[in-house]
Amino acid sequence: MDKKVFAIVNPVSANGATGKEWPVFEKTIKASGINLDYAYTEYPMHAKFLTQEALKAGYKTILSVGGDGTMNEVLNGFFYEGMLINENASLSIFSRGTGCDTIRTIGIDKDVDSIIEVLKFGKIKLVDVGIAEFIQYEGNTTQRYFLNVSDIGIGAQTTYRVNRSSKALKGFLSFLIGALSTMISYKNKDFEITIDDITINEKLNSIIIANGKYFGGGMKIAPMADMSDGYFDIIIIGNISKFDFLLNFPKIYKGTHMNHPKLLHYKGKKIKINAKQKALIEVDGEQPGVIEANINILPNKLKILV
Ligand SMILES: Nc1ncnc2c1ncn2[C@@H]1O[C@H](COP(=O)(O)OP(=O)(O)OP(=O)(O)O)[C@@H](O)[C@H]1O
Repeated sequence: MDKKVFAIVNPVSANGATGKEWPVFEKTIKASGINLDYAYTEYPMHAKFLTQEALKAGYKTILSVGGDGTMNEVLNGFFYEGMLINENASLSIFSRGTGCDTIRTIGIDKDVDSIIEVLKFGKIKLVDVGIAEFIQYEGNTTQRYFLNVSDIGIGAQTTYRVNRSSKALKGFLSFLIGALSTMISYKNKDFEITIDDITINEKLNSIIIANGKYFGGGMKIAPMADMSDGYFDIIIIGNISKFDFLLNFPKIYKGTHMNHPKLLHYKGKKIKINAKQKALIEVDGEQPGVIEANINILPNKLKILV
C-alpha cells in the first residue's frame, strides 16, 4: 500500500485519554500495513497548521485523532486563503473526544479496528462544508469552516459552559448537565434572521444550522440532515418557555421533537443572523465568538473517508 496517512493527534482530547492511548493505536495501525506518520498538537488551532503543512508536503489522507474540536481544526487546515490545498486529499476521523457528534452522522465507529478498515478499504464521499463568518472575542471578524453543526443561542451558551469545565463525565452527561444549568439563566433573544430570501424578526431561543444530524454529545437535533445534499437544515427553536423546553428536551436525544409547534424547519444555503442582545456562536462543538454571523454552504466540497 503506497498511500501515506498523516495523523494529527490531540493528546489532551477525551480528558487526556487520547495522549495515553495513542502509542498503542499507532503500533496497531502500523502493524496493519498502513504507512503512518503523525504529529501531536501542542496548543489550540495547532491542528489547522499541522494539516496545512502535511497537505503541502503531499500527504493525501489526513487522520484527525481527537474530538470534534480537533476534527474542526483539521478541516480548517484543508483550506488556505479560501481554497482547498489539495482537492484530491481526504479527511478521515478517528473520534477520540467526549462528544463524537460528527461521526454519528457519517457512520464511522470509534474503535481502532474500524479506523484501520476505513483507512484501508474506505470509500470516498463528497460532503458539504459550512463556512461561518462571526466576531471573535477579540473583536475582529473571522471565518471558520465547519462540517457538522453551527448554532446560535442556548446550544452555544451550553458549549461555552461545558468547554470551560472538565468533561470527565463524558459527552452525554457533560452536555446534559451543561444544558440544564444553562437553561436556568438563559433568556430568549430578539433575532433577525435571513435564510436565502426569507426574513424572520422574532424573539427566539436558538437557531441551529445543521450539516450533520447530532450535536451536544448525542442530541439528534436535525434528524433529516444530509451532509451531501447541498443544503443546511435550519432548525429554529422559537420563543419557548423554560418549562416547555424542559418538558420536550428528552425528545431531542431521540430526534422526535420536530412536531413541536414552536419549532420551525427550513432548508437553505445562505444565512445571516443578528440579535439585539449578545448571542454566542458554536461551530462543531467549539465556541469561538459571538454574532453577527453570515453562514454559507460549500456544496460537495470535501472528500471524507467512510
Ligand atoms: N496540546 C494542547 N494543549 C491544550 N489544548 C489543546 C492542545 N491541542 C489541542 N488543544 C485544544 O483542545 C480542545 C479540545 O479538543 P477536542 O474537542 O478535540 O477534544 P474533546 O473536547 O475531548 O472532544 P469533544 O469536542 O468531542 O467533546 C480544542 O479546543 C483544541 O484546540
